[in-house]
Amino acid sequence: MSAPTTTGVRGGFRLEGVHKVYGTGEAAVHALRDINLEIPPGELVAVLGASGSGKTTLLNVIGGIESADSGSIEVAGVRISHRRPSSLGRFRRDHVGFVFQFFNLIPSLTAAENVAVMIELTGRGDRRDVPRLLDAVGLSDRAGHFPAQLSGGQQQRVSIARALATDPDLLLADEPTGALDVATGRTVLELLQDTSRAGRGVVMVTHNEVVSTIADRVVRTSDGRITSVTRNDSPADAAAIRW
Ligand SMILES: Nc1ncnc2c1ncn2[C@@H]1O[C@H](COP(=O)(O)OP(=O)(O)OP(=O)(O)O)[C@@H](O)[C@H]1O
Repeated sequence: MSAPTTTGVRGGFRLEGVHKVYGTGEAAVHALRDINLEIPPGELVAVLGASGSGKTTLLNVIGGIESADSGSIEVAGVRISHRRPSSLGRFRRDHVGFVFQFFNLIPSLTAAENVAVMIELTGRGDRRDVPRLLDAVGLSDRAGHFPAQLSGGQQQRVSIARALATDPDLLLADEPTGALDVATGRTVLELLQDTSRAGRGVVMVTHNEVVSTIADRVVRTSDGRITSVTRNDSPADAAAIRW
C-alpha cells in the first residue's frame, strides 16, 4: 500500500507569535499562546499533548479553518494570517487536505463517490483518478461500498483518499487513529508516513506517545503553549509500532 507519488517536496509552514482566544472576559480561554513554529516541507509532524492543550486549535489555524487573533502564519508559501476563515476557502482548496477522527464521510455516497465529490466541489483533481486514489489506500475492491458497509479503518482510508484527491501540499489529520484499534490504526499511520515520504507535509494530532514515534518532528503542547519541538532523526516505521 502506498500513497500517490508527487513531484517536489511541499507543505512547509511557519507560525510566529500566534495567539488564539475563545470567548471574552472571565470566560476567555487562551487556546494558543505565543506559538512560534517553523516546519520545513515534506515532514511528518506529530502534535502531542493532553486534552485541552490546544492541539486541534493549532491544526485548525494552520489549515485556515480558524483564524488566529494575532501573529503571522504562512503555509505552503501563502500568508494566511489576518484573513477571516470565510476568505480562506480558496487557500484550503488549493493547499490543504483534512482527515478527522470520525472520518466524516457522506453516508449516502459510496467510497468512490465520497472521493469524487471532493474533486467536484473543489474543482481540483480529476475524477478519472478516483480508482487510483482508492487503490493507493488499498480499497480498490470496496469502491462501490457505502461507509456503513466499511470497517472504521477502511472508512479512514477512504477519507485519506478523499483528502489526497485535491493533491494538497499539506495533509492535516486530527486524531486519525483515535477511533481505531491498533491493527487498523497502523495501516492509517502507514499511509500518513508514505504521504510525507512522497514529499507532502503531514501534521497529525495525537494523544499517543507511541504514535508520535513515527514522526520526523514531535511538537508538544501544554496549556496553549508549545513546550518542546524535537527532531527525530530515525522515526519508527509505522508498520512496526505497537501501542
Ligand atoms: N469553540 C470554542 N469555544 C470555546 N473554547 C474552545 C473552543 N474550542 C476549543 N476551546 C478551548 O480551547 C482549549 C484548546 O482546545 P483544543 O480543542 O485545541 O485542545 P486539544 O488539545 O485538541 O484537546 P483534545 O485532545 O481534548 O481534543 C480548550 O480549553 C478548549 O476547551
